[in-house]
Amino acid sequence: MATYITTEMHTGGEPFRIIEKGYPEIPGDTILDKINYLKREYDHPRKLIMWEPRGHFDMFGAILVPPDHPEADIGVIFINNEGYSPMCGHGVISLGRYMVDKGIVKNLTIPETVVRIQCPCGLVEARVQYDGKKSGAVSFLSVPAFLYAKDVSVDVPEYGKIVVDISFGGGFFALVPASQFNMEIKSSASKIRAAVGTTLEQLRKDCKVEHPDYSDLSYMYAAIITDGKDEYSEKVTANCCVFADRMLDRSPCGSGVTSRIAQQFGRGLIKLGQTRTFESITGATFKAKPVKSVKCGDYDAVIVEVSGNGYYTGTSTFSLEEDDIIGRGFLLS
Ligand SMILES: O=C(O)[C@H]1NCC[C@@H]1O
Repeated sequence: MATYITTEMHTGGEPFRIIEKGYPEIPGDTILDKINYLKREYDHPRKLIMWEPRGHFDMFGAILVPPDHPEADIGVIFINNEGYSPMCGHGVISLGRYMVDKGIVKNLTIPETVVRIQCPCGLVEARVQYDGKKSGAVSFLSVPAFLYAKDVSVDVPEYGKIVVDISFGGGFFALVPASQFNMEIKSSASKIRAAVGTTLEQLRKDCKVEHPDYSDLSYMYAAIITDGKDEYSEKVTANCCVFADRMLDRSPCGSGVTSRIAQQFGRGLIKLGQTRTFESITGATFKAKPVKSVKCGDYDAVIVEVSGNGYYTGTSTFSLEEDDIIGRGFLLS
């Protein structure tokens, strides 16, 4: 009988299930190699842990692995309802706290402790507030993020012509104002899921994206519907991300707000050091700002600092009996 032990957290309402025990050692020299191995040979625990009856359609999780980057404290593989995510900002925010609280980071410093997390998209440095007893808010520095393509037109079944920008924030995101669908950003989750999910699926068919350094990241991961407030302002701007197989992010989406900042920076709408507040469908907020201009291949890119709060919700021990076929995992969308 397989047993999996997890710590359960959430960031802005988005679940983050950290799998501590149950996975065997995963072969592969790099995190991306390990993901390719899991996809090919060992995908069944993901369904068992993410899908019903232990999870649900929108469950999100992480497998902790030894890093191959010399500076990293931990490596992480993000898992979702259809596979493996290239980046997860909400996860890094929760995982930063977890790394401090579990004493996995040896060098605990006050008032903040640095945690280096090797994500599939690259090394991410997180800073965790820590007063000697308790961890708190977390900020992280993204991998190089860049505006990839402007004003890309796509014919979306039932919605017609939709124009998006495509931006890389750890994965490739399409960014689209809600007005393109004649919708309000405060629409119901099901309306957003349908409109943004259909757009994302069409983009995956029509639009090939290429990361300059990593072919494994060269696919459309997600789409974000926004309130269209792309120009810098101190006021809150709202967005909602749909990713993987139409999963709807409850948080403002860490890699999503990274890609929004990269879009705004690429369009000259925000300057280095200017902080914006991003709000999600649950009313949770992340802050984000562009902090440094860099290059990614030939692209003018930017490092983005994102901050937010993650919280513990519990722990779980999951098991599977040998004759339980349904218990291996199923989804109702
Ligand atoms: O915060 C993030 O970056 C993640 N949340 C779910 C989808 C993204 O991977």
